[in-house]
Amino acid sequence: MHLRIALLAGDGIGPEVIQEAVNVLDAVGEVGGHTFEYMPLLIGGAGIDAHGTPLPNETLQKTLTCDAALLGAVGDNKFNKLAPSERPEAGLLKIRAELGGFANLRPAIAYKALANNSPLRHEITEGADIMFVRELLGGLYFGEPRLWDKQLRRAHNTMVYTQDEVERVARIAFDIAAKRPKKKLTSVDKANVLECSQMWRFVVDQVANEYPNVTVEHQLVDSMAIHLMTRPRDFDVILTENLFGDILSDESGVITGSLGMLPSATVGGKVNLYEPIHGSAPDIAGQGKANPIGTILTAAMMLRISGGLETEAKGIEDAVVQVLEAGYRTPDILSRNVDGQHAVDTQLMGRLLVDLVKANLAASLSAL
Ligand SMILES: NC(=O)c1ccc[n+]([C@@H]2O[C@H](COP(=O)([O-])OP(=O)(O)OC[C@H]3O[C@@H](n4cnc5c(N)ncnc54)[C@H](O)[C@@H]3O)[C@@H](O)[C@H]2O)c1
Ligand SMILES: CC(C)[C@H](C(=O)O)[C@@H](O)C(=O)O
Ligand SMILES: [Mg+2]
Repeated sequence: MHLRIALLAGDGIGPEVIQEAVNVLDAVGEVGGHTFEYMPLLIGGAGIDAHGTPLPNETLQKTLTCDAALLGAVGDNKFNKLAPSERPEAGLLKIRAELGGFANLRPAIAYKALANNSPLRHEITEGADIMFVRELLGGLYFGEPRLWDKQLRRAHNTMVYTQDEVERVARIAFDIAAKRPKKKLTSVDKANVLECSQMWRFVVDQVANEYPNVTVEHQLVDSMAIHLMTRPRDFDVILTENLFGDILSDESGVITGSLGMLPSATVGGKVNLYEPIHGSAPDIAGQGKANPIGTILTAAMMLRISGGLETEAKGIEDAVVQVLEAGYRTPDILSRNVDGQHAVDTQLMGRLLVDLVKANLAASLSAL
């Protein structure tokens, strides 16, 4: 297998975690006989610094020629005074829109080895395994008009969805739910207040008729925020509009033990976009403290979805379980007063995973 990958490292911890994912991919290539061709491209603050724009044209054009895009993170406090349309984050929103992927898949798994890291009790999180399907190209993020009218001392953002936009993402969520053991879909909205949400619920119910084996429930987003923390094991696939999914998926970092553990894949467009869900973490950038696991699990999703490399993806996911069970911890997942833990930095976590991935793949290849 040969994959051409646009490498959008971005800002802050982005380059640090992307490097570790590349090292893991190279290990997969070496053992499995695959070639991964990387195209490093500027985005976010790095794009503004070099070319005055968060999405340089070259980045977009070259990414469109690739089989997949792997992104670290964008965002830099030094641009905080800029308007949203000029900030590093605008580059990410623009590339998402141009690549066209509308379904952002965000799995959140409670790893047994991290049970002590979650502020939630073990019996609450044990076995939690959720797949968020977040609509990524609609809602408040892209609706017009959007402006801050300083003279009128008024600002607008607009939540807009078409029925087709809801239907296509709902169908992806139902397809995923139909293949999972629990076969349950929870659709999240604010139908008690918003027309967009009333329509969302109506469309989800229509699509549900095509999936009689999937159990469907609707939850309002405000109470969903607490259900997620008090009974995460009751959920399977969670379907949300853009902003609700942004917020609830970060909240699920409490279930997994850290935001740094969470991967994502965006599908349905011209080129799939793979990115951990966390940001550029300016508070820890450049200090070797970033947890690269979310990005490494993101690379696994890329191998599975864009490369069809299931064994290789599983080899990476197993390696993550093994490294955690052996007690290795970046600072975000290090528990105080727990025996058998070894503090590691970003690079050492990456190297440990490279070795485990190589061993896992060699074993699965020799078993064939
Ligand atoms: N996909 C993206 O590029 C993306 C996503 C979210 C936020 N952002 C941007 O990132 C910047 C910072 O935003 P924020 O602070 O709200 O969110 P953040 O996700 O960057 O950080 C939140 C907290 O989680 C920690 N954290 C995040 N990722 C981690 C990792 N891999 N390992 C260890 N700890 C980690 C950070 O240190 C911080 O304390 C902003 O400019 C924001 O717009 C970008
Ligand atoms: C940086 C920002 C545009 C982005 C989003 O809100 O989608 C981020 O928070 C995410 O979760 O990927
Ligand atoms: Mg977010």
